[in-house]
Amino acid sequence: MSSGLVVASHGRHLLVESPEGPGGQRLICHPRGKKNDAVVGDRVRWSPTGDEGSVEAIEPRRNLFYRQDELRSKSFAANIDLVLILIAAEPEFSESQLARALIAAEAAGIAPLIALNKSDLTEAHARAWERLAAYRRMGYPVLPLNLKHGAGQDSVVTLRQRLQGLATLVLGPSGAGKSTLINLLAPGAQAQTGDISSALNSGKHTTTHTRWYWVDQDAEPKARRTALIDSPGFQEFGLRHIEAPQLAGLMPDLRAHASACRFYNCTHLHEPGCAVIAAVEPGPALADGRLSTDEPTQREVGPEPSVTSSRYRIYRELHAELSMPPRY
Ligand SMILES: Nc1nc2c(ncn2[C@@H]2O[C@H](COP(=O)(O)OP(=O)(O)OP(=O)(O)O)[C@@H](O)[C@H]2O)c(=O)[nH]1
Ligand SMILES: [Zn+2]
Repeated sequence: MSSGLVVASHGRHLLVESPEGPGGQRLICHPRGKKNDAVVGDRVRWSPTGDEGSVEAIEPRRNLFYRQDELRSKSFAANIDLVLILIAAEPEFSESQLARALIAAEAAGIAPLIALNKSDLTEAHARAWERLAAYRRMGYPVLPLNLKHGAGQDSVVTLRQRLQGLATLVLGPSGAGKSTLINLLAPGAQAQTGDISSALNSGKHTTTHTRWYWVDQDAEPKARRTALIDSPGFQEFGLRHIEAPQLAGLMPDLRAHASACRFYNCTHLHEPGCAVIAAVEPGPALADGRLSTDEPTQREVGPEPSVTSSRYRIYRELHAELSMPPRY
């Protein structure tokens, strides 16, 4: 049996790359048995079956990033180091989509990085940057980016350094610059896309499946350590795999207050003595915006940042969505 890395998946077809050779050998594989649960980023063991291969086993995963809606769960990728959420000054990003992606990253235990592209659109960029203030306060890294001015642009150089040696899943709404980013950082991507499409014989579906691109395969020194994973699906980001009571723990701004609630099983929706509600700003009924707590450590580091009203609205919406019985 040989070992390999799943670099693309489409339905029951997987493209598996073996480590041999300068470009790696790529081979179509099919999962053995009914279950097709290998995803891009999986290390698998396969055996030859004629011209193709059969996946016999999946190595244990470090993590699995996925989404789940009413009907099914869909994996983005396994064994990733970083989730890069690429948004832009224009088109205006949806805070709810951003929040969902961050919650999914928290749930999977994968570090996120937010990049705000199109900094050349100065005014729109400043407005969008302001909309991200709460996310910076929560401790999420946010990087301004200008992909239009090419690989030599300072922000692109900075981003490249941040991604060095990592397998990064790139997520973003349409129009934010995902293709521009991948073509810029992974110069071989075009060619790799062609290979993948012809290998999987799904030319018309090239944009609907997840693909793994080496950033450093064609660069000097040649290596296969830094990768970008392109995956569609930012628009319909189902979080049904998360239970409603877990939700606040996956939102750092709410989490910072939740331990001070009067009831240990507080839903932060209506309870008396809820420290999350007390921290929501502004809002007439919840105006004081401060926490009364006797926790000494909290007093030493000062009050935690408040919860913006839009973050709290997103929490309520998601909580309602995750509390609904499934409608299969
Ligand atoms: N002004 C400006 N435009 C940019 C920048 N980066 C990308 N664009 C433009 O934004 C548009 C969308 O970029 P794409 O890379 O096609 O975006 P995408 O996210 O792949 O979008 P889809 O193909 O719809 O998924 C293109 O016209 C790019 O030229 C930037 O830094 N500044
Ligand atoms: Zn509460």
